[in-house]
Amino acid sequence: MRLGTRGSPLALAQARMTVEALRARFGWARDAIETVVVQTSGDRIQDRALAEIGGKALWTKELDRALAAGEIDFAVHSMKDVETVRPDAIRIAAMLPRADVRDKLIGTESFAALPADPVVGTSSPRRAAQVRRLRPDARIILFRGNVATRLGKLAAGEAHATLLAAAGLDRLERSEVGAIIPLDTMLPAPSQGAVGIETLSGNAAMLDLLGAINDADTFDCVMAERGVLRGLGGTCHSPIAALGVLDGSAIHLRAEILSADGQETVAGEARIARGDMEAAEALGRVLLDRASPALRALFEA
Ligand SMILES: NCc1[nH]cc(CCC(=O)O)c1CC(=O)O
Repeated sequence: MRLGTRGSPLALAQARMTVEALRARFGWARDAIETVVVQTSGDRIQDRALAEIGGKALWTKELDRALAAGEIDFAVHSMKDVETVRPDAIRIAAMLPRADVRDKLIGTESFAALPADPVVGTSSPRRAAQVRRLRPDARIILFRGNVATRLGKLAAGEAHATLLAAAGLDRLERSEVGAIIPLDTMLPAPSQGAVGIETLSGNAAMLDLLGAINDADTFDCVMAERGVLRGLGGTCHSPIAALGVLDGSAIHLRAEILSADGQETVAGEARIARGDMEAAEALGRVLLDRASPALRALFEA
């Protein structure tokens, strides 16, 4: 069997986790799964923000093509990088148990400890807006590249601070880096901390195998967060945060949208039934209804 993945250290770590989950479940030998590295446009293009050059499809389209061509049997992704609307031919078949969903602040102990007019490196519109909400004097510069590249830019003095997902640092065994930002300070990106596995919708055998390692709690919460994105208009590149957490038999879903400068935030929450995509999308629409015309316009582009 062939597993397709991007070649970044984080992607490879997530591919290894997926192989180990399948091997543990089915007792397969080490060589039962071959890892095929596929370079994506997102890996190639490093000097521009993703939103400028076509968005998250840049992380998926080459792996989608490899699936369709039969070059790989399944593909592993950070769910955060998987666009909201996927082709009908491709199915999110499983998710691994979710890791820490929070962001970390790196280079300083806290936002308050930053100097006046701090320079903060990030390529995420969400993190940029959330930083500027806390520190309106911050200047945001573009930080792209893999985790090690970004830490290198920080070490080289290009910025006072940067932000990274705790999950990525943990998977790269760099857990000592940075300080956890509490959820009340910074709500994470939809799907942050979740690894997803996709295969062709028509591949019933593969869907069965992957279903056996699916973590249903993660799957339902992440799908709810993706529902919020759909309610907000699907393919937008605007600052959006969302987090679903199990609450008894239901999901407590929180979400917010922000203006680019962080000066306007519309936040909302709902308790929804697991699998109720309609309710998740409705939360996205409620946020839009409550936004100023200027903020709403960001989502209509
Ligand atoms: N956009 C890059 C990306 N995609 C997933 C992760 C981290 C792992 C995760 O959230 O599951 C990262 C790096 C980061 O945001 O720090």
